[in-house]
Amino acid sequence: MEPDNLYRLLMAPAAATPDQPAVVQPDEDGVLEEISYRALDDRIREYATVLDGLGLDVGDRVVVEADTSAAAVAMLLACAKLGLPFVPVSPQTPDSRLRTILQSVGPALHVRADGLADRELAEVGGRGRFGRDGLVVELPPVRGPRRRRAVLGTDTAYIVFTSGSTGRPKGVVMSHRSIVTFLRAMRADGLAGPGDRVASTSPLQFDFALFGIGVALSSGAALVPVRREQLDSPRRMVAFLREAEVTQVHGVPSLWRPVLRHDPDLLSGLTRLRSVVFAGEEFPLPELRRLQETLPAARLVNGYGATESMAASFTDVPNPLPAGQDRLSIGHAHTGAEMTLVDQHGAAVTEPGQVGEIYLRSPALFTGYWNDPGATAGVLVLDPIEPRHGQKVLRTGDLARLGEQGELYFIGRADFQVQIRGNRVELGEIEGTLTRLPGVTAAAVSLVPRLGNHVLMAAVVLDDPAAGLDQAEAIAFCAKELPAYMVPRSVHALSELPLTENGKVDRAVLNRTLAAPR
Ligand SMILES: Nc1ncnc2c1ncn2[C@@H]1O[C@H](COS(=O)(=O)NC(=O)C[C@H](N)c2ccccc2)[C@@H](O)[C@H]1O
Repeated sequence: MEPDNLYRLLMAPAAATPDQPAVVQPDEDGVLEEISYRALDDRIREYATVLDGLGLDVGDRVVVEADTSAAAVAMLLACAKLGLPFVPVSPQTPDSRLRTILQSVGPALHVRADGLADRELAEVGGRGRFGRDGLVVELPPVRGPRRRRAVLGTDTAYIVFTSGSTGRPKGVVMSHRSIVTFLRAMRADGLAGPGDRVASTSPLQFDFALFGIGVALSSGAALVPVRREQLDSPRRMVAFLREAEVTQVHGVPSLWRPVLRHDPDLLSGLTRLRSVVFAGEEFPLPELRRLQETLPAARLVNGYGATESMAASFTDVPNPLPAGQDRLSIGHAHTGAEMTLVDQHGAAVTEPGQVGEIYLRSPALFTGYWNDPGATAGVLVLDPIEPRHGQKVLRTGDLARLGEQGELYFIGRADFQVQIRGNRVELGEIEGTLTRLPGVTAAAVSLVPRLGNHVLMAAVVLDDPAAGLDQAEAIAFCAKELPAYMVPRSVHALSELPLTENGKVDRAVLNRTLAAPR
């Protein structure tokens, strides 16, 4: 019985169905090509041979700078095959952040996909480029002693850096055993299967992209990487998804905003689209309803979870979404894991309607934060309900409400809980109210420092930008729906919400935008 290894799991279909497409992507002339499992495995072995010749040791890191593509997937899996943890970063990563990651993780090698513009970086370790014609090592890594030969299931498969709410990037260390266990659970839950064509739209340094690669290839499906430039025009995005005959699309909620606002009817052309998996933050309900209306036959799946366990639950959105429902269920944990709610006294929440912090028990948890045992201790904790076993569980920092059947309803980040005049305020609840205002398609609320105090300020995105927003009416609407201390001081219409590189609402930029004198 061979140890768990991400390469072996994802290339298993190469033995069974070698001629099936593993990756579908445009070639140099923009013509869609299908790279078979066999061809992908050949590419992996070709890269692995070059890597193996460098005398690296199990556990030596390789920073892989690329967008998702067949070559990038081959590079990640070549590293996995040799027990070299890959650190995926996207080409859009600013030099300063890449420098921080390089200094923190001290890679033996930094490889970049062919065609990327040069960067002004003082090199840390070796350097190389990879693409269709192989892996070229431009600067060999310094050879260290090879102390370990076996690649074990507990060894690190990858390290993903998340900005984290504190801003300092933390490296989430994921072992082969954890990611393989997680992907086997996805296969058991039937998220994708052979014949599926899974479109992945997130940048490679966001584990949502690794999720798409893992789910597609471990299921014998085809991965369809969607490049950024295809995403900013609704027409181009839909045309690409249609031409590639995509059956499942993975993306953050903001992926759908442009096409839902400007050209929703285009979506009816996606006749092969069977499912949409969204993750990363709450999907504003007016937009989710419109997505449901335009894709009536598609299964919409709410993927919830953190990089520290890759994900925790996948819950079908009820179709149609009941009119009165104002929070989305994040259901129950995926096969083999369990989410429990714990109140501030450390006791289990068992009463439906009560709120607690989500703790995740799972065999697929991360090993810890790279070189940061302190931060790790705050998140991988003894099970508060029964600490005597010594089992570590993931303290998610997310609050949820318990439903009648034990399903959970996401409320928000515990650190997004703000205290206003002694009252606990859920920014998400105010956002949910604002999205119920006719004409509003999305909303984000910030607590902005103002003259030595803090005031609630809101930004909304309108269905029709030309319609303009009646601020007094918006505030009056909130005053009708919310307790006084939760009513925003001001509501501003923005043409769009500022987004992070991973496509989530960028709260830091939003704060600055709202705090700027009008
Ligand atoms: N469906 C949600 N509703 C509402 N808040 C959410 C949701 N999914 C995350 N989040 C939030 O985002 C946090 C995790 O952020 S993260 O570490 O960058 N990871 C992700 O966003 C994606 C996650 N690793 C993933 C990857 C692949 C499939 C599913 C989920 C969670 O703790 C939640 O606060």
